[in-house]
Amino acid sequence: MPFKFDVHDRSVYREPAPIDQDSPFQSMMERFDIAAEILELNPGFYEYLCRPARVFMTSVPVVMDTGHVKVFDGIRVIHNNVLGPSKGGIRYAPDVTLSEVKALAAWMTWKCAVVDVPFGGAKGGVVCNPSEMSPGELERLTRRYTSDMFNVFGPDRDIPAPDMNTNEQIMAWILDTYSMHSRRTENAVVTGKPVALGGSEGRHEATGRGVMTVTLAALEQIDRSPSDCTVAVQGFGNVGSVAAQLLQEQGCTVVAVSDVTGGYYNADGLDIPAVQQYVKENGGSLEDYTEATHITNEELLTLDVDVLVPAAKEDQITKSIAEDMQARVVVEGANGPTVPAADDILNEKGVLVVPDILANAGGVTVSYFEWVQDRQGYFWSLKRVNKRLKRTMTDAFNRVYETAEKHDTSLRIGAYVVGVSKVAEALRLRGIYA
Ligand SMILES: NC(=O)C1=CN([C@@H]2O[C@H](COP(=O)(O)OP(=O)(O)OC[C@H]3O[C@@H](n4cnc5c(N)ncnc54)[C@H](OP(=O)(O)O)[C@@H]3O)[C@@H](O)[C@H]2O)C=CC1
Ligand SMILES: O=C(O)CCC(=O)C(=O)O
Repeated sequence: MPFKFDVHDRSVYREPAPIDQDSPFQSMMERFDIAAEILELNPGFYEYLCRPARVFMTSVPVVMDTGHVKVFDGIRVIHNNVLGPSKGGIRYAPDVTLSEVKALAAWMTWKCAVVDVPFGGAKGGVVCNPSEMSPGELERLTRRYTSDMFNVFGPDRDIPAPDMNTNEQIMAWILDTYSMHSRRTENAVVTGKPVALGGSEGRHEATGRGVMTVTLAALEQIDRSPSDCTVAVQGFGNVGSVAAQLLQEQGCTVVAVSDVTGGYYNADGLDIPAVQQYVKENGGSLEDYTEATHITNEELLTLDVDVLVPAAKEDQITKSIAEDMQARVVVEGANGPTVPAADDILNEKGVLVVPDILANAGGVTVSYFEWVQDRQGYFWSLKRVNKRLKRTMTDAFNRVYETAEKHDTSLRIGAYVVGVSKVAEALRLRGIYA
Protein backbone atom coordinates (compact mmCIF):
# COMPACT_ATOMS: atom_id res chain seq x y z
CA MET A 1 0.00 0.00 0.00
CA PRO A 2 1.50 3.43 -0.90
CA PHE A 3 2.25 5.44 2.19
CA LYS A 4 1.98 9.23 2.41
CA PHE A 5 4.96 10.28 4.44
CA ASP A 6 6.54 13.53 5.52
CA VAL A 7 10.21 12.79 6.15
CA HIS A 8 10.51 15.79 8.42
CA ASP A 9 7.87 14.36 10.75
CA ARG A 10 9.97 12.02 12.85
CA SER A 11 7.05 11.50 15.27
CA VAL A 12 5.99 8.51 13.15
CA TYR A 13 8.84 6.53 14.68
CA ARG A 14 8.68 4.88 18.05
CA GLU A 15 12.40 5.39 18.44
CA PRO A 16 14.42 8.16 16.85
CA ALA A 17 16.79 6.94 14.16
CA PRO A 18 20.41 7.34 15.29
CA ILE A 19 21.32 9.93 12.71
CA ASP A 20 24.77 11.43 13.11
CA GLN A 21 24.66 15.20 13.18
CA ASP A 22 28.12 15.62 11.73
CA SER A 23 29.25 15.31 8.14
CA PRO A 24 29.55 13.22 6.03
CA PHE A 25 26.79 10.87 7.25
CA GLN A 26 24.53 13.88 7.60
CA SER A 27 25.43 14.86 4.02
CA MET A 28 24.21 11.48 2.81
CA MET A 29 21.05 11.72 4.93
CA GLU A 30 20.05 15.16 3.63
CA ARG A 31 19.98 13.86 0.05
CA PHE A 32 18.38 10.56 1.11
CA ASP A 33 15.58 12.49 2.87
CA ILE A 34 14.72 14.38 -0.32
CA ALA A 35 14.62 11.15 -2.35
CA ALA A 36 12.50 9.47 0.37
CA GLU A 37 10.04 12.34 0.18
CA ILE A 38 9.80 12.14 -3.63
CA LEU A 39 9.29 8.37 -3.42
CA GLU A 40 6.91 8.58 -0.45
CA LEU A 41 9.08 5.88 1.08
CA ASN A 42 7.42 3.64 3.64
CA PRO A 43 8.50 5.01 7.07
CA GLY A 44 9.64 1.59 8.27
CA PHE A 45 11.85 1.20 5.21
CA TYR A 46 13.10 4.73 5.76
CA GLU A 47 14.05 3.94 9.32
CA TYR A 48 15.82 0.73 8.26
CA LEU A 49 17.70 2.30 5.33
CA CYS A 50 18.98 5.29 7.26
CA ARG A 51 20.90 2.98 9.61
CA PRO A 52 23.71 0.57 8.75
CA ALA A 53 22.59 -3.05 8.91
CA ARG A 54 25.74 -4.01 10.84
CA VAL A 55 28.82 -2.28 12.22
CA PHE A 56 32.04 -4.11 13.10
CA MET A 57 34.86 -2.50 15.05
CA THR A 58 38.14 -4.10 15.95
CA SER A 59 41.37 -3.21 17.69
CA VAL A 60 44.17 -4.30 15.38
CA PRO A 61 47.48 -4.97 17.15
CA VAL A 62 50.55 -4.66 14.93
CA VAL A 63 54.19 -5.36 15.76
CA MET A 64 55.94 -2.28 14.39
CA ASP A 65 59.46 -2.37 12.95
CA THR A 66 60.76 -1.09 16.31
CA GLY A 67 59.42 -4.26 17.97
CA HIS A 68 56.76 -2.32 19.86
CA VAL A 69 53.07 -3.16 19.50
CA LYS A 70 50.79 -0.44 18.21
CA VAL A 71 47.01 -0.84 18.18
CA PHE A 72 44.94 0.56 15.30
CA ASP A 73 41.16 1.01 15.10
CA GLY A 74 39.60 -1.03 12.30
CA ILE A 75 36.03 -0.53 11.07
CA ARG A 76 33.76 -2.35 8.62
CA VAL A 77 30.22 -1.08 8.10
CA ILE A 78 27.64 -3.06 6.16
CA HIS A 79 24.96 -0.59 5.27
CA ASN A 80 22.68 -2.94 3.38
CA ASN A 81 22.64 -6.25 1.56
CA VAL A 82 19.15 -6.73 0.18
CA LEU A 83 20.40 -6.65 -3.43
CA GLY A 84 23.28 -9.07 -2.84
CA PRO A 85 26.54 -9.43 -0.90
CA SER A 86 27.78 -6.10 0.41
CA LYS A 87 30.56 -4.40 -1.53
CA GLY A 88 32.89 -1.50 -0.87
CA GLY A 89 36.46 -0.37 -0.50
CA ILE A 90 38.75 -0.11 2.50
CA ARG A 91 40.32 3.23 3.34
CA TYR A 92 43.53 3.72 5.30
CA ALA A 93 43.85 7.26 6.68
CA PRO A 94 44.61 9.01 9.97
CA ASP A 95 41.28 10.87 9.97
CA VAL A 96 38.93 7.93 9.26
CA THR A 97 35.83 8.12 11.49
CA LEU A 98 32.84 5.84 12.03
CA SER A 99 30.53 8.56 10.69
CA GLU A 100 32.60 8.74 7.49
CA VAL A 101 32.63 4.97 7.00
CA LYS A 102 28.87 4.79 7.64
CA ALA A 103 28.28 7.43 4.97
CA LEU A 104 30.63 5.73 2.52
CA ALA A 105 28.86 2.40 3.11
CA ALA A 106 25.43 3.94 2.45
CA TRP A 107 26.75 5.61 -0.71
CA MET A 108 27.88 2.16 -1.88
CA THR A 109 24.32 0.83 -1.43
CA TRP A 110 22.83 3.59 -3.62
CA LYS A 111 25.74 3.43 -6.11
CA CYS A 112 25.42 -0.31 -6.75
CA ALA A 113 21.69 0.16 -7.28
CA VAL A 114 22.26 3.10 -9.67
CA VAL A 115 24.51 1.02 -11.94
CA ASP A 116 22.34 -2.04 -11.46
CA VAL A 117 24.95 -4.42 -10.07
CA PRO A 118 23.66 -7.08 -7.64
CA PHE A 119 25.51 -5.90 -4.55
CA GLY A 120 24.66 -4.13 -1.33
CA GLY A 121 26.82 -1.44 0.22
CA ALA A 122 29.69 -1.61 2.69
CA LYS A 123 32.90 0.24 3.48
CA GLY A 124 35.92 -0.32 5.68
CA GLY A 125 38.45 1.92 7.28
CA VAL A 126 41.57 1.66 9.41
CA VAL A 127 42.76 4.69 11.36
CA CYS A 128 46.44 4.77 10.40
CA ASN A 129 48.91 6.90 8.50
CA PRO A 130 50.24 4.72 5.66
CA SER A 131 52.76 7.38 4.62
CA GLU A 132 54.55 6.81 7.94
CA MET A 133 54.43 3.00 7.83
CA SER A 134 56.86 0.56 6.22
CA PRO A 135 55.61 -2.06 3.72
CA GLY A 136 56.08 -4.72 6.41
CA GLU A 137 53.99 -2.78 8.93
CA LEU A 138 51.26 -2.25 6.31
CA GLU A 139 51.26 -5.95 5.47
CA ARG A 140 50.96 -6.99 9.15
CA LEU A 141 48.18 -4.42 9.68
CA THR A 142 46.27 -5.66 6.62
CA ARG A 143 46.62 -9.32 7.53
CA ARG A 144 45.47 -8.80 11.14
CA TYR A 145 42.53 -6.61 10.09
CA THR A 146 41.52 -9.32 7.58
CA SER A 147 41.79 -12.05 10.23
CA ASP A 148 39.62 -9.97 12.56
CA MET A 149 37.07 -9.59 9.75
CA PHE A 150 37.20 -13.25 8.67
CA ASN A 151 33.57 -13.86 9.67
CA VAL A 152 32.47 -10.63 7.99
CA PHE A 153 34.19 -10.91 4.60
CA GLY A 154 33.37 -13.65 2.10
CA PRO A 155 32.64 -14.02 -1.63
CA ASP A 156 28.92 -14.42 -0.83
CA ARG A 157 28.86 -12.12 2.19
CA ASP A 158 30.97 -8.98 1.98
CA ILE A 159 33.62 -8.20 -0.63
CA PRO A 160 36.22 -5.47 -0.02
CA ALA A 161 38.11 -3.45 -2.65
CA PRO A 162 40.58 -0.54 -2.77
CA ASP A 163 39.80 3.01 -1.68
CA MET A 164 42.03 5.87 -0.54
CA ASN A 165 45.57 4.71 0.29
CA THR A 166 44.85 1.06 -0.44
CA ASN A 167 45.92 -0.67 -3.63
CA GLU A 168 46.37 -3.96 -5.52
CA GLN A 169 49.09 -5.17 -3.13
CA ILE A 170 46.89 -4.64 -0.08
CA MET A 171 44.07 -6.53 -1.84
CA ALA A 172 46.54 -9.38 -2.53
CA TRP A 173 47.35 -9.61 1.21
CA ILE A 174 43.61 -9.68 2.01
CA LEU A 175 43.12 -12.49 -0.51
CA ASP A 176 46.04 -14.47 0.92
CA THR A 177 45.07 -14.05 4.57
CA TYR A 178 41.42 -14.90 3.95
CA SER A 179 42.46 -17.95 1.90
CA MET A 180 44.86 -19.13 4.63
CA HIS A 181 41.99 -19.15 7.14
CA SER A 182 39.57 -20.85 4.73
CA ARG A 183 42.11 -23.49 3.70
CA ARG A 184 41.47 -22.82 0.01
CA THR A 185 42.13 -20.02 -2.45
CA GLU A 186 39.17 -17.63 -2.42
CA ASN A 187 40.00 -15.07 -5.05
CA ALA A 188 36.40 -13.77 -5.24
CA VAL A 189 36.65 -12.49 -1.64
CA VAL A 190 38.22 -9.23 -2.76
CA THR A 191 38.35 -7.15 -5.95
CA GLY A 192 40.89 -4.69 -7.27
CA LYS A 193 43.61 -7.31 -6.79
CA PRO A 194 46.50 -7.93 -9.21
CA VAL A 195 45.51 -9.53 -12.52
CA ALA A 196 47.96 -12.36 -11.77
CA LEU A 197 45.81 -13.33 -8.75
CA GLY A 198 42.45 -13.25 -10.51
CA GLY A 199 42.03 -9.50 -10.77
CA SER A 200 40.25 -8.05 -13.76
CA GLU A 201 41.82 -6.33 -16.69
CA GLY A 202 40.79 -2.69 -16.54
CA ARG A 203 39.88 -2.54 -12.81
CA HIS A 204 42.80 -0.24 -12.02
CA GLU A 205 41.57 2.35 -14.53
CA ALA A 206 37.84 1.62 -14.12
CA THR A 207 36.81 4.45 -11.81
CA GLY A 208 38.66 7.09 -13.85
CA ARG A 209 37.35 5.55 -17.07
CA GLY A 210 33.78 5.75 -15.74
CA VAL A 211 34.40 9.39 -14.80
CA MET A 212 35.53 10.03 -18.38
CA THR A 213 32.44 8.29 -19.84
CA VAL A 214 29.94 10.30 -17.80
CA THR A 215 31.87 13.54 -18.42
CA LEU A 216 31.44 13.01 -22.17
CA ALA A 217 27.73 12.22 -21.63
CA ALA A 218 27.29 15.42 -19.59
CA LEU A 219 29.11 17.52 -22.19
CA GLU A 220 26.86 16.09 -24.88
CA GLN A 221 23.80 17.21 -22.89
CA ILE A 222 25.04 20.80 -22.95
CA ASP A 223 26.22 20.62 -26.57
CA ARG A 224 29.89 20.98 -25.77
CA SER A 225 32.72 19.19 -27.50
CA PRO A 226 35.55 17.77 -25.32
CA SER A 227 38.13 19.44 -27.55
CA ASP A 228 36.73 22.88 -26.59
CA CYS A 229 36.84 22.14 -22.86
CA THR A 230 39.30 22.83 -20.09
CA VAL A 231 39.43 20.54 -17.06
CA ALA A 232 40.75 20.78 -13.48
CA VAL A 233 41.18 17.64 -11.39
CA GLN A 234 41.55 17.64 -7.60
CA GLY A 235 43.44 14.56 -6.34
CA PHE A 236 46.00 12.72 -8.46
CA GLY A 237 45.65 9.18 -7.09
CA ASN A 238 43.97 6.22 -8.72
CA VAL A 239 40.79 8.07 -9.71
CA GLY A 240 42.13 11.55 -10.46
CA SER A 241 45.22 10.60 -12.45
CA VAL A 242 43.37 8.14 -14.70
CA ALA A 243 40.43 10.54 -15.21
CA ALA A 244 42.89 13.32 -16.16
CA GLN A 245 44.72 11.03 -18.58
CA LEU A 246 41.59 9.70 -20.29
CA LEU A 247 39.93 13.12 -20.55
CA GLN A 248 43.09 14.43 -22.18
CA GLU A 249 43.03 11.49 -24.59
CA GLN A 250 39.45 12.52 -25.47
CA GLY A 251 40.70 15.98 -26.47
CA CYS A 252 40.11 18.00 -23.29
CA THR A 253 42.80 20.40 -22.10
CA VAL A 254 43.65 19.48 -18.51
CA VAL A 255 44.93 22.73 -17.02
CA ALA A 256 45.28 21.76 -13.35
CA VAL A 257 45.79 18.76 -11.07
CA SER A 258 46.50 18.51 -7.34
CA ASP A 259 47.39 16.40 -4.34
CA VAL A 260 47.91 17.24 -0.65
CA THR A 261 50.88 19.43 -1.59
CA GLY A 262 48.55 21.76 -3.56
CA GLY A 263 47.49 22.46 -7.13
CA TYR A 264 49.63 22.65 -10.28
CA TYR A 265 48.26 24.92 -13.03
CA ASN A 266 49.28 25.45 -16.64
CA ALA A 267 46.89 27.47 -18.81
CA ASP A 268 48.27 25.80 -21.96
CA GLY A 269 47.47 22.34 -20.61
CA LEU A 270 49.52 19.83 -18.63
CA ASP A 271 51.12 16.80 -20.28
CA ILE A 272 49.37 14.21 -18.09
CA PRO A 273 51.56 11.16 -18.94
CA ALA A 274 54.60 13.33 -18.09
CA VAL A 275 52.97 14.38 -14.79
CA GLN A 276 52.23 10.70 -14.02
CA GLN A 277 55.84 9.81 -14.73
CA TYR A 278 57.02 12.66 -12.48
CA VAL A 279 54.80 11.43 -9.62
CA LYS A 280 56.11 7.88 -10.06
CA GLU A 281 59.70 9.06 -9.80
CA ASN A 282 58.95 11.51 -6.98
CA GLY A 283 57.71 9.09 -4.30
CA GLY A 284 54.06 9.41 -5.32
CA SER A 285 53.92 13.19 -4.92
CA LEU A 286 53.38 16.19 -7.21
CA GLU A 287 55.55 18.33 -4.94
CA ASP A 288 57.98 20.64 -6.78
CA TYR A 289 56.54 19.86 -10.24
CA THR A 290 58.07 22.63 -12.33
CA GLU A 291 56.07 22.68 -15.59
CA ALA A 292 53.20 24.47 -13.83
CA THR A 293 52.35 27.29 -11.43
CA HIS A 294 51.75 26.22 -7.85
CA ILE A 295 48.26 27.11 -6.57
CA THR A 296 46.22 25.99 -3.57
CA ASN A 297 43.56 23.28 -3.69
CA GLU A 298 40.93 26.00 -3.03
CA GLU A 299 42.21 27.97 -6.02
CA LEU A 300 42.01 24.85 -8.18
CA LEU A 301 38.37 24.29 -7.24
CA THR A 302 37.43 27.84 -8.25
CA LEU A 303 39.40 28.00 -11.52
CA ASP A 304 37.68 29.26 -14.66
CA VAL A 305 37.36 25.84 -16.33
CA ASP A 306 34.59 24.01 -18.14
CA VAL A 307 34.85 20.80 -16.11
CA LEU A 308 35.89 20.28 -12.51
CA VAL A 309 36.61 16.73 -11.30
CA PRO A 310 36.94 16.55 -7.49
CA ALA A 311 38.73 13.21 -7.00
CA ALA A 312 40.28 13.51 -3.54
CA LYS A 313 37.95 13.27 -0.55
CA GLU A 314 34.72 14.46 1.09
CA ASP A 315 33.55 17.97 1.90
CA GLN A 316 35.84 19.84 -0.49
CA ILE A 317 33.15 21.93 -2.24
CA THR A 318 31.86 23.96 0.67
CA LYS A 319 29.26 26.72 0.50
CA SER A 320 31.88 29.43 0.04
CA ILE A 321 33.83 27.45 -2.58
CA ALA A 322 30.56 26.86 -4.46
CA GLU A 323 29.87 30.60 -4.46
CA ASP A 324 33.25 31.23 -6.10
CA MET A 325 33.20 28.28 -8.49
CA GLN A 326 33.29 28.97 -12.23
CA ALA A 327 33.11 25.44 -13.69
CA ARG A 328 30.11 24.64 -15.90
CA VAL A 329 30.18 20.89 -15.15
CA VAL A 330 31.27 19.06 -11.99
CA VAL A 331 31.93 15.33 -12.18
CA GLU A 332 32.38 13.83 -8.71
CA GLY A 333 35.18 11.27 -8.88
CA ALA A 334 35.45 11.34 -5.07
CA ASN A 335 32.74 10.18 -2.69
CA GLY A 336 30.90 13.05 -1.03
CA PRO A 337 33.06 15.95 -2.27
CA THR A 338 30.17 18.45 -2.17
CA VAL A 339 28.44 19.48 1.07
CA PRO A 340 24.61 19.72 0.88
CA ALA A 341 24.62 23.51 1.40
CA ALA A 342 26.69 23.84 -1.79
CA ASP A 343 24.13 21.84 -3.83
CA ASP A 344 21.59 24.67 -3.85
CA ILE A 345 24.20 27.24 -4.87
CA LEU A 346 25.47 25.09 -7.74
CA ASN A 347 21.89 24.37 -8.87
CA GLU A 348 21.05 28.09 -8.84
CA LYS A 349 24.19 28.81 -10.86
CA GLY A 350 23.11 26.21 -13.44
CA VAL A 351 26.15 24.00 -12.84
CA LEU A 352 25.57 20.44 -14.07
CA VAL A 353 26.76 18.17 -11.24
CA VAL A 354 27.23 14.49 -12.05
CA PRO A 355 26.97 13.04 -8.52
CA ASP A 356 29.41 10.64 -6.90
CA ILE A 357 27.03 7.67 -6.72
CA LEU A 358 26.85 7.79 -10.51
CA ALA A 359 30.14 9.40 -11.58
CA ASN A 360 32.55 7.14 -9.68
CA ALA A 361 30.55 3.92 -10.08
CA GLY A 362 32.92 2.60 -12.77
CA GLY A 363 35.11 1.10 -10.03
CA VAL A 364 32.43 -1.03 -8.45
CA THR A 365 31.09 -1.94 -11.89
CA VAL A 366 34.40 -3.52 -12.90
CA SER A 367 34.71 -4.99 -9.40
CA TYR A 368 31.43 -6.76 -10.16
CA PHE A 369 32.92 -7.97 -13.48
CA GLU A 370 35.99 -9.17 -11.54
CA TRP A 371 33.84 -11.10 -9.04
CA VAL A 372 31.87 -12.69 -11.90
CA GLN A 373 35.12 -13.69 -13.68
CA ASP A 374 36.58 -15.17 -10.46
CA ARG A 375 33.45 -17.22 -9.87
CA GLN A 376 33.38 -18.43 -13.48
CA GLY A 377 37.14 -19.07 -13.50
CA TYR A 378 37.08 -17.51 -16.95
CA PHE A 379 38.70 -14.16 -17.65
CA TRP A 380 37.68 -11.46 -20.11
CA SER A 381 39.81 -9.34 -22.42
CA LEU A 382 40.38 -5.66 -21.62
CA LYS A 383 38.30 -4.81 -24.68
CA ARG A 384 35.29 -6.71 -23.33
CA VAL A 385 35.63 -5.18 -19.85
CA ASN A 386 35.84 -1.63 -21.22
CA LYS A 387 32.94 -2.16 -23.63
CA ARG A 388 30.67 -3.44 -20.85
CA LEU A 389 31.81 -0.68 -18.50
CA LYS A 390 30.96 1.96 -21.08
CA ARG A 391 27.51 0.45 -21.63
CA THR A 392 26.80 0.26 -17.89
CA MET A 393 27.89 3.85 -17.22
CA THR A 394 26.02 5.24 -20.23
CA ASP A 395 22.81 3.39 -19.32
CA ALA A 396 23.11 4.59 -15.72
CA PHE A 397 23.72 8.18 -16.83
CA ASN A 398 20.62 8.08 -19.06
CA ARG A 399 18.50 6.48 -16.32
CA VAL A 400 19.52 9.15 -13.82
CA TYR A 401 19.09 11.97 -16.34
CA GLU A 402 15.55 10.85 -17.22
CA THR A 403 14.61 10.41 -13.56
CA ALA A 404 15.91 13.89 -12.71
CA GLU A 405 13.88 15.38 -15.58
CA LYS A 406 10.76 13.47 -14.55
CA HIS A 407 10.93 14.85 -11.00
CA ASP A 408 12.25 18.24 -12.09
CA THR A 409 15.27 17.86 -9.83
CA SER A 410 19.06 17.69 -9.93
CA LEU A 411 21.05 14.72 -11.22
CA ARG A 412 22.10 14.08 -7.62
CA ILE A 413 18.55 13.70 -6.37
CA GLY A 414 17.69 11.80 -9.57
CA ALA A 415 20.47 9.32 -8.74
CA TYR A 416 19.25 8.91 -5.15
CA VAL A 417 15.70 8.33 -6.43
CA VAL A 418 16.98 5.61 -8.79
CA GLY A 419 19.11 3.96 -6.09
CA VAL A 420 16.70 4.20 -3.15
CA SER A 421 13.68 3.03 -5.19
CA LYS A 422 15.55 -0.06 -6.40
CA VAL A 423 16.64 -1.02 -2.88
CA ALA A 424 13.17 -0.28 -1.43
CA GLU A 425 11.52 -2.45 -4.07
CA ALA A 426 13.89 -5.34 -3.26
CA LEU A 427 13.15 -4.86 0.43
CA ARG A 428 9.39 -4.93 -0.27
CA LEU A 429 9.70 -8.13 -2.31
CA ARG A 430 11.94 -9.90 0.19
CA GLY A 431 9.99 -8.77 3.26
CA ILE A 432 11.59 -8.16 6.61
CA TYR A 433 10.30 -10.93 8.88
CA ALA A 434 12.87 -13.05 10.73
N1 LIG B 1 39.77 3.76 -5.99
C1 LIG B 1 38.55 3.56 -6.44
O1 LIG B 1 38.28 2.63 -7.24
C2 LIG B 1 37.44 4.47 -6.04
C3 LIG B 1 37.67 5.60 -5.31
N2 LIG B 1 36.63 6.47 -5.06
C4 LIG B 1 36.83 7.70 -4.32
O2 LIG B 1 37.72 8.55 -5.03
C5 LIG B 1 38.47 9.35 -4.12
C6 LIG B 1 39.95 9.16 -4.37
O3 LIG B 1 40.24 7.78 -4.21
P1 LIG B 1 41.57 7.13 -4.82
O4 LIG B 1 41.95 7.85 -6.04
O5 LIG B 1 41.33 5.68 -4.83
O6 LIG B 1 42.59 7.45 -3.66
P2 LIG B 1 44.19 7.57 -3.76
O7 LIG B 1 44.66 7.33 -2.37
O8 LIG B 1 44.72 6.76 -4.87
O9 LIG B 1 44.40 9.10 -4.16
C7 LIG B 1 43.88 10.16 -3.39
C8 LIG B 1 44.42 11.44 -3.99
O10 LIG B 1 43.81 12.54 -3.32
C9 LIG B 1 44.81 13.37 -2.79
N3 LIG B 1 44.34 14.04 -1.59
C10 LIG B 1 44.09 13.50 -0.38
N4 LIG B 1 43.66 14.45 0.46
C11 LIG B 1 43.65 15.60 -0.24
C12 LIG B 1 43.31 16.93 0.07
N5 LIG B 1 42.91 17.28 1.30
N6 LIG B 1 43.42 17.88 -0.90
C13 LIG B 1 43.85 17.52 -2.15
N7 LIG B 1 44.18 16.28 -2.50
C14 LIG B 1 44.09 15.34 -1.56
C15 LIG B 1 45.99 12.46 -2.52
O11 LIG B 1 47.17 13.20 -2.40
P3 LIG B 1 48.48 12.54 -1.70
O12 LIG B 1 48.86 11.37 -2.57
O13 LIG B 1 49.44 13.66 -1.75
O14 LIG B 1 48.04 12.12 -0.33
C16 LIG B 1 45.92 11.61 -3.78
O15 LIG B 1 46.47 12.32 -4.87
C17 LIG B 1 37.98 8.95 -2.73
O16 LIG B 1 36.90 9.78 -2.36
C18 LIG B 1 37.46 7.53 -2.96
O17 LIG B 1 36.51 7.15 -1.99
C19 LIG B 1 35.38 6.23 -5.54
C20 LIG B 1 35.10 5.11 -6.26
C21 LIG B 1 36.09 4.09 -6.48
O1 LIG C 1 35.19 -1.58 -6.23
C1 LIG C 1 34.50 -1.67 -5.23
O2 LIG C 1 34.01 -2.70 -4.84
C2 LIG C 1 34.16 -0.45 -4.39
C3 LIG C 1 34.90 0.79 -4.75
C4 LIG C 1 34.56 1.85 -3.75
O3 LIG C 1 34.94 1.75 -2.61
C5 LIG C 1 33.72 2.95 -4.13
O4 LIG C 1 33.07 2.90 -5.18
O5 LIG C 1 33.64 3.94 -3.36
